[in-house]
Amino acid sequence: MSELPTLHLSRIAKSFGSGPVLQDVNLSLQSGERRGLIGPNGAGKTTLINIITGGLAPDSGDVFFQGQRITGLSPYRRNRIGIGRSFQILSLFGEMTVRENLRNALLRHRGLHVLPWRAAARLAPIEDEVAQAAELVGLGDVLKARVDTLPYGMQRRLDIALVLAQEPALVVLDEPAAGLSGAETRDLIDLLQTRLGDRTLLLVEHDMDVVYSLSDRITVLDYGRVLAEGSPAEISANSDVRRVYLGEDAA
Ligand SMILES: Nc1ncnc2c1ncn2[C@@H]1O[C@H](COP(=O)(O)OP(=O)(O)OP(=O)(O)O)[C@@H](O)[C@H]1O
Repeated sequence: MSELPTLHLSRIAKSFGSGPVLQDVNLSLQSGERRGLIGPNGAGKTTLINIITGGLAPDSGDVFFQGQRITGLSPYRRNRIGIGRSFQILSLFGEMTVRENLRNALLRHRGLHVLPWRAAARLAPIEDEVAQAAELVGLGDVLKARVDTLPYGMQRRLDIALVLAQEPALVVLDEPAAGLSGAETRDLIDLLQTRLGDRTLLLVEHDMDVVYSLSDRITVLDYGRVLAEGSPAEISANSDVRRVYLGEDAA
């Protein structure tokens, strides 16, 4: 493990017109750590990951990645330095094939998408990488399939392949199990357990099986503040968490 945290958030605050959404949020992820981020609807989870990945600026506080202050960097720059993100809503090109989606992501990652005629000369090595990236998530047999003809679970796996193809040090996943069946969710857990390697993970997810299966530690947000942080066992035994997150009955 490197000494510097992969991700460090210092005193993040954010308000919208409706009032404060995040207040004094501190968070540190060590290299290789897999962290679950949970909390009730509206707790501020998506806002926080938008601040981490650069889609939103905090009102105050700072974001550090591998020791570098990145608070003002664009989402594109953050992606280039090693922060990969999937979205709640899939951001795939449905009318394109699996191969085209992967090729496009790899070319974009290398900054080649703006000059396709030059990129074309470099396609041969990219094709091998496209095939490997598809194999990695079990989509090697459907490279030629149009994405919108595939079952949703496969589309989700492709979405994760696009993130992994960018070789990020930090993977941020926003509700990757949303909309998946039970079997697809188990496949997703297997996929992430085997394919994340030593990458650092920040996982926002409502499905607690997914959170408990994948997280070394869990942070609980409530009304924009960190309510608790600990191992899965500590979090499931924490009475405050059970009260606010799982409902009064659970406590
Ligand atoms: N662009 C925005 N403008 C105004 N209010 C917003 C905006 N984005 C989020 N909010 C509000 O901020 C609060 C936190 O939203 P956020 O989406 O971060 O919560 P969440 O924990 O991710 O919720 P969920 O689990 O439902 O996805 C909510 O009350 C939401 O309505």
